[in-house]
Order: sequence, then C-alpha cells, then structure tokens
Amino acid sequence: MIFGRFRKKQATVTEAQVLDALKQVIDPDLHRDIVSLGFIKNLVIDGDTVAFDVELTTPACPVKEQLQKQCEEVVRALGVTKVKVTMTARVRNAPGRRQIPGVRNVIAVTSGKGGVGKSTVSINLALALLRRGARVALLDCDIYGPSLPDLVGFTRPVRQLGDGSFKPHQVYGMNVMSMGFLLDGDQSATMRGPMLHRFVQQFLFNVAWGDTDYLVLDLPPGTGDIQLSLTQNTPINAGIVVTTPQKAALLDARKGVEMFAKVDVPVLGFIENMSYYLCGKCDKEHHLFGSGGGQALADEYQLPLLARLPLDPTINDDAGEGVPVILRQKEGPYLTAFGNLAGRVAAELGKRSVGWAVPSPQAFEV
Ligand SMILES: Nc1ncnc2c1ncn2[C@@H]1O[C@H](COP(=O)(O)OP(=O)(O)OP(=O)(O)O)[C@@H](O)[C@H]1O
Repeated sequence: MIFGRFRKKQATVTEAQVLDALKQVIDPDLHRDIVSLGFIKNLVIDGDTVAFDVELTTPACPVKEQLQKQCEEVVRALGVTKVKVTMTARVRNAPGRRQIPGVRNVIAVTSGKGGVGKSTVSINLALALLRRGARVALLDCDIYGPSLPDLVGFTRPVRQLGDGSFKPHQVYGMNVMSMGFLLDGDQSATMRGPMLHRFVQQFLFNVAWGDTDYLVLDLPPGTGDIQLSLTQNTPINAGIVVTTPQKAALLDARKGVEMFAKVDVPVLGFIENMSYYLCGKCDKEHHLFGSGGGQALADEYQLPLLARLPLDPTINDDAGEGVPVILRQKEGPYLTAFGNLAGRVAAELGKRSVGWAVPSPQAFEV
C-alpha cells in the first residue's frame, strides 16, 4: 500500500507524442526544429504532467521566452494540463586553435582606427551578455594605453596565484583583466612587439578565467604587426569591427576585416558607434558624422551591421566615472541597442556552434 503512493501516475501521453509535438517548434536562427537539434533533455511524463529541459546553445538567447512559450503551447495542445519547461544552456567550444582553459568562446573587438569607441563597446557588450545570463570575462589587450582601469575606476594590481597564474579582478559580476592591472606606465612604454606578444599570450593562457561562456577581447587600436600576431596566436572564434560613420573610420574598419581574414578569424559583423544623436526634444535621429556608412560597409562585405549605437553625451559624465554606461541607465536607446547586440552576438555564435562538441566539465578546471 505504502509503495503505491510513490508509484508514477498513469501517463496521458507518450514520450513519442511529446517529441513529435515539439518538432513543430523551430529555432528561428538555426531554421531547424528543437528536437532534431538535440535541445530536449530530461523528458519526464507523470500522469497529466510533462516536464523537460530545453538546452540552448547560449544562455543569452534572444528568443528564449518565445521558444519556451511555443513548447508549452504545443504540448498543451496534446491535452496535457501541466507542462513544465526549464530553459537551460550549454555553450559549446569552438574547435580549432589551442583552447584557453575554461573559456568556450572568444570574441575579439577591433576598430582599425583609434578612439571610435572600441573599449566602450567591449565592456558594455560584455555586460550585456552577462545580463542575459552568460558567464563573461573581459581582457583589455592594449599595453600602451589600457582603458579598462578608467572604465572600471581602479588600477589595483592583480594577484598571482600559487601556480603562477593571475587571478583576474571581479567587477560587476565578470572577470576582468588589463595590462593596466599589471604594468606601470614606464614598463609598458619600453615594451616592444615580441615582448608585448608574449605578455598578451601569458595573459590569455595564464589567467584563472574560471568557467567562461564568452571572453571579450578589447584589441589594441590599429591593424599592424602587434594586432596581427595577437589575433594569429589566439583562439578567437568571432571578430567584431567597430567603426564610426566618418570616412576615415570606415576606411580603417576595412583594414580590421582584412586583418581578421588574414588570420582566419570569422567576422561576425560591424558595429557603427556614434551613429546618430537621438534628440530628446524632437525624438528624431540626427546624423552628426554622416549616415549610411556602416550599412554600406556591411553590404560590401556581405556581413551584418550588428548594431548602430547612438552618441550618448552622458557616457563621459564625471558622476558615472568607473560605472559603464549600461549599468548607469535604466532605459534609453544605448541600453536597448546593447541588449539587442548581445542577443545577436550570442545567437550568431550559437548558430555556428551547432555540431561543435559540448565540453566536458573537466575542460573548465583551471
Ligand atoms: N556612443 C558614444 N557616445 C558618446 N561618447 C562615446 C561613445 N562611444 C565612446 N565614446 C567616448 O569616446 C571616447 C573613446 O572611446 P573608447 O576609449 O571606447 O575608444 P577606443 O576606440 O577604445 O579608443 P582607443 O583607440 O584609445 O583604444 C571615450 O571618451 C568614450 O567615452
């Protein structure tokens, strides 16, 4: 009698019926159904309750809620009253070059031209991915003018652990590392190309990054030998090129794409920063530096224009020093643009990762 209480209730549907119904749910990025993509895990049918996990390729999936709702609907249509869908994610490792322990995806941000907002984009993109539920880290690779210390508001040196690796700083929930946390100004000024290369390599492979879905690399400005050797020897699986609408920036952005092409780094797309100013009075976009350049560039290379980011005069507010702009704002075009950008980047990487191996937990021990 007692055992009877623990017995599973009579199932109202079969596993095959549930999976068949779920085949109607198509991932809009991958254009395939979520069953054949292998996303359905831990399916349990108990009486009138059906529970399962949907394991996506990224926790930052922009259509997570939409997919969850569709899963619930198609299973309910079978006459099931209680449907429990748990959305999970396992980011897969990009195959190829030597992996950084613990890191599944490396996104490199370049600009060609200096001062176009590459570092601002890098940190806000990293934070936007974090907000969408991913584990994120950020490395400022600029040895001559590291900007991360200013962006986070401190220069405290990082600690070295017993095994010689560096322990990154934890800021706003993500691991961050910069040459500025290690070198004083004089040291960096005397560093030459090969030395710099060794340094960056050490940072990448000798940092206790921990379990990281996305490592964002803020590359040094320019597309010379230093940048080339850095990208060549680093396991980057997506490059992003930041530009502004000015002609000179657009020309240099081309060099950014060509640099990535030389070292076989797939380019995810362009970001046009300082694209327009959204006037609070007339609610119209004003194109202070010209318009359409980013889109024309994207068309030329047949790559997506991932985002057009507005000019935001509050970015350099003294009051906000050390606090990246998307953490300071509750709403606004900049925040929305970064939310969308993070979703797009995660979706693109997720799309490419179908078929990549899901890493074993041991792969993340650092
Ligand atoms: N969308 C924006 N609106 C207003 N100011 C911006 C915007 N993006 C960046 N800035 C400002 O422009 C300046 C340059 O930005 P940032 O340091 O991010 O550029 P960078 O390309 O990384 O520069 P560097 O060549 O020094 O590495 C900074 O003062 C930054 O606050």
